[in-house]
Amino acid sequence: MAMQDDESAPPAICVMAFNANDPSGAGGLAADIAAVASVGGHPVPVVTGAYTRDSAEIHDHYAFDDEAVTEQARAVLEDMAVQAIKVGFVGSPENLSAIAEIATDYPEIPVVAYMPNLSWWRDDLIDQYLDAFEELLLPQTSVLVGNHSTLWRWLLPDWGSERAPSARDLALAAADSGVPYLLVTGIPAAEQHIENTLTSAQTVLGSGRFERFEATFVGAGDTLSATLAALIASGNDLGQATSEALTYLDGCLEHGFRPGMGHVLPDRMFWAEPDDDDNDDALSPGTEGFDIPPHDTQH
Ligand SMILES: Nc1ncnc2c1ncn2[C@@H]1O[C@H](COP(=O)(O)OP(=O)(O)OP(=O)(O)O)[C@@H](O)[C@H]1O
Ligand SMILES: Cc1ncc(CO)c(N)n1
Repeated sequence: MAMQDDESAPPAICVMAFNANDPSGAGGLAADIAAVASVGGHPVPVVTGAYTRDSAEIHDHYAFDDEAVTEQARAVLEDMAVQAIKVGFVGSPENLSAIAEIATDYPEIPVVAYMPNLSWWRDDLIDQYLDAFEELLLPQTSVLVGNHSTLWRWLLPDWGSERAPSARDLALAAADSGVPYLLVTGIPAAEQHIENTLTSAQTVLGSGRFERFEATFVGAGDTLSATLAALIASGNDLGQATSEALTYLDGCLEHGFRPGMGHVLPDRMFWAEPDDDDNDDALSPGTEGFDIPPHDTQH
């Protein structure tokens, strides 16, 4: 069905992602773009910096100037109706402040904030980043997503009890900064299972239990939080969006692949792969023998 003119083209579900570029394609903006698009959204990527990393480890990160972040985001926000914002790792307190200011100017747009494990970073930079996140961005956050032990270290550093804090204990701490909902991932469960719990400070809204795969993945958290933002943007309620996002992530991990020498990446495009059976004419006859020349061919 061709579009007759600009006006007849349908609008889109626009999801803005603030994140760093990850050149390994494991996480960062590449993950956000593929995840948002996979569930039918239009990704609106705002680059906040760049990792230097591979599929095994993060070496370093360069943050963009907050002005560059603000100007990217504001240009698009003035043009398109953005239905949800995802905030990944944005690299500096200045960038967090810029994003919090933008979120304040668009109070009707839900914000999904993701806190990755930052232990690859310098301790003083971690502390400054976490403090700014808590003070500036949490008050603007609709759902905070993070791994159980990552959120524990951040939100309940002085937890004294023998037992680990529950997802609700973490939500109680986050509620002090104005966060209404938490999605706590990677909660160790019996018999090699992993639990993910969606909760407010008052009540646990839902829990999903998944078998633990043998592999160590990278990029799961970015994939999950971007998918969640997109599913919220398309009008699902939070419980429905969470359960669909977890099912999508599980499919991505089940089809995980290892492009390098490090960890396994989620296959965010697993749903688009053809069945083995109808693969026969993937290449039309006559294309054999047309090899791409190496780039150092002498002309
Ligand atoms: N080995 C695994 N087997 C099954 N599911 C997994 C595994 N690793 C991660 N997941 C899924 O991904 C979710 C998020 O992973 P995790 O809690 O490790 O987050 P993270 O440390 O923020 O993510 P990452 O560093 O991979 O981007 C888990 O709750 C679980 O549903
Ligand atoms: C989010 C986060 N990552 C890492 C650490 C420390 O390694 C911390 N305290 N918080």
